[in-house]
Amino acid sequence: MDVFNQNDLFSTDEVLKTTFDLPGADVTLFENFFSIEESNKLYTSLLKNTPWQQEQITIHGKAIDYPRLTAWYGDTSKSIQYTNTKSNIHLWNDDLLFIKSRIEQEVEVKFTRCLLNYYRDGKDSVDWHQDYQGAQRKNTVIASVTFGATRPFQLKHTTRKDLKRVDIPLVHGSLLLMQGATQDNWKHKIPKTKKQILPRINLTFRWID
Ligand SMILES: O=C(O)CCC(=O)C(=O)O
Ligand SMILES: [Fe+2]
Repeated sequence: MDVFNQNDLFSTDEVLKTTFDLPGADVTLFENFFSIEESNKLYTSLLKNTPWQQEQITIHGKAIDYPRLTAWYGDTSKSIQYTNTKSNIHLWNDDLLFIKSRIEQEVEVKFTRCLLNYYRDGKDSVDWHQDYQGAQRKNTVIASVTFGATRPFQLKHTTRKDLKRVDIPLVHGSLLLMQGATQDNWKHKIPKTKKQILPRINLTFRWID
């Protein structure tokens, strides 16, 4: 079944690489990084086979659901405290190893973890944040892969108000690489939308010791 079809007259199977000229950031987008057939297959398989978890945050003593479902994968099965909830790290499965090895042909990093986010509809989102903690933010690689609905990935500089926000539509089968000091200098988010949209899965491959 064609879950997401690019019916565009000019659609192509070629990888389209765009580098963004942002001060203090190193951001590159690869559209069609995965072919439409690969992307449809991976979307369906990840949606069905991932043990999606509802994590919570406590605000004023009240537990509140995060507006998305998540799952952690990696090369170790120890548990981590990422939010309030203790998350188990699941061991890499075949889909994730396939995606990871394709990315590792593009960028010389051996990723150790992956966070999967499942945005069920337009009400699901992730608010402004930076990835990684402390000193590690100054030089990192995040490889972000999207399957499903296109959502805008927004970036804003942490201190410079003179710089415009950037809006990058992350399409089905795309790879976004954020390297160097991007996480230190820029925040990112996926805003909510009132539009009727299909689900979206995002995978962020990370290097954590
Ligand atoms: O869904 C996305 O594109 C971004 C997810 C994200 O920023 C994160 O999980 O840290
Ligand atoms: Fe993030």
